[in-house]
Amino acid sequence: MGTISHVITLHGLTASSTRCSYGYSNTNPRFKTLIPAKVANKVRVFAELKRQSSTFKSTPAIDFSDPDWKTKFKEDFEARFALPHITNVFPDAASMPSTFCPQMRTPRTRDFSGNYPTNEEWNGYINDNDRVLLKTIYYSSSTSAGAECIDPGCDWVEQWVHRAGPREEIYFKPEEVKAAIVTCGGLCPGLNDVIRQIVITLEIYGVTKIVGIPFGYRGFSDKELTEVPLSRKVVQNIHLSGGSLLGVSRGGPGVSEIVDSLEERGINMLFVLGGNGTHAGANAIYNECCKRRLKVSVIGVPKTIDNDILLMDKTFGFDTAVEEAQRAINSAYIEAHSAYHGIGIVKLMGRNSGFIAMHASLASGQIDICLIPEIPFTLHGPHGLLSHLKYLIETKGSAVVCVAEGAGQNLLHKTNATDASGNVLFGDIGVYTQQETKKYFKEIGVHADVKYIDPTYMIRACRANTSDGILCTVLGQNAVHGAFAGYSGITVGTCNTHYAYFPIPEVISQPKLVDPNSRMWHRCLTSTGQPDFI
Ligand SMILES: Nc1ncnc2c1ncn2[C@@H]1O[C@H](COP(=O)(O)OP(=O)(O)OP(=O)(O)O)[C@@H](O)[C@H]1O
Ligand SMILES: O=P(O)(O)OC[C@H]1O[C@](O)(CO)[C@@H](O)[C@@H]1O
Ligand SMILES: [Mg+2]
Repeated sequence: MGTISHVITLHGLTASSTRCSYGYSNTNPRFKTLIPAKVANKVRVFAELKRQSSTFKSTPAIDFSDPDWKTKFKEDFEARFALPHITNVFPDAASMPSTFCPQMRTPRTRDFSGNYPTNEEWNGYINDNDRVLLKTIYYSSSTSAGAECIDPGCDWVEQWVHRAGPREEIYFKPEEVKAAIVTCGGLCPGLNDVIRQIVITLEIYGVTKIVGIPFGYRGFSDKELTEVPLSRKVVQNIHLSGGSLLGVSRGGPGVSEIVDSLEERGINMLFVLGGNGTHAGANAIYNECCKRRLKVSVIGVPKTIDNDILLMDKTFGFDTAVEEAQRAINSAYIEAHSAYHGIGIVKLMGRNSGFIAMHASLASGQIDICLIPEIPFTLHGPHGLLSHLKYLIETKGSAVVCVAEGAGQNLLHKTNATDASGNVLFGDIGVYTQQETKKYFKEIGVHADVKYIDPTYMIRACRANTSDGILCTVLGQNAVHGAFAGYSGITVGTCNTHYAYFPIPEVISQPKLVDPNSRMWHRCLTSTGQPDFI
């Protein structure tokens, strides 16, 4: 028995330590880490999930024997997180004083001659050199909970990202802007709030040509679908209902066709609301615009109730989803507790990441078993889920299970079917768990009353709650500020409660996953009291 020596994290992959009987984590052969066998298995699965989902190049190996490794790491980081700007393609692009004035509610006219503060005083703008610290904890040891160490000694290495917000100089004349908004992927609470805020902020800059592209990227190619003119008047109350004013879709035209359409329509600002697929598309659109030397700003706003976008505190819609899930969990709890030997099963969203299931379980305090994609489990056998359910029925008289849609996919028949965007279609783990539970209790001759609730689309289609409403407002505003500042191929998110811009590839290189060794997952386990089902 001993304690753990090293934790290696590159791009957030963490293997941390506990005491027990040890196995080896092989996530990084250079730093073999002693960790308990069960945990090692989870870490391996976690690492494999990350590896499989990685579509972009990760940081090259660091030579820690080089005395300058830290400087090199910082330089590499700075280069990776540098924001693409239209002056990269158009070095002579001229800037002008912003028409957005942080002290006024209307566009500042070019001949503004009031008592506007000078640069030396407060002026409410964000300086291009302002930064937000990406990692805020100083870990004194790699054995600290959640330690995200770059080197074996767990040295402090600052990692700064760019602060979002209005710049004093802008690169587009508002009267020459035609802005378009498109919402892609699945629905998510808050889409209308973001659309609304983008439109309002564009108008405050003085933009009059604003359109919505209907039904996601498909709206660029489908001749039956026409642009939706947008104005403050049109969007004033759209946040009061869920869904997207513009509609959403999966699949659709290729990048070249989308950029052809941008050219034909004269669009030079494109706001893209969607998840990792949509952002991959946005990045491809940005690259194609660079290739064709089009002065177009492409700005993403991450939309995913799954909360699976890297580097951000959370994405809009997530809070609402967790809150809305409480109603389903509470119903399952009431049903289970009111029935003789009642078992309630609730399936929540989460294709790759179990954040909704974990947070909803924690928040409710009513869940006995939480199953997420990141943690493998077995149904049958002495350590399986079913035998624990039997134990719960015998000891508590009832049980409630919360299962994320992507959990336990290894237990289901694979079809290789995909949706229109190429996402693998999952088997229904909720229905499977329900069926297996019924079968099991029948086989062992114990009465069980199993109730299954799938609130997926009820959760996704609802209106954003208050905290998401505020988040959407700030994200929408910052998206517009980023476009006027001349950035392109970027997205906006919260980082340690501050708002930041990120180059798109950095946030979609892989889905953000629940770390099986995190304090949060451990909190969830202490709340449910569930054992490891392996
Ligand atoms: N790698 C890619 N390159 C270009 N376009 C893509 C890529 N992946 C997906 N897209 C396009 O992005 C759009 C949305 O993708 P997808 O259906 O995967 O949803 P998403 O943005 O990931 O959101 P959700 O979180 O709801 O799944 C689709 O129109 C799809 O064609
Ligand atoms: O049924 P649809 O619209 O394809 O969307 C389902 C997917 O959307 C998500 O909620 C992400 O938006 C996933 O968790 C889920 O797999
Ligand atoms: Mg996706």
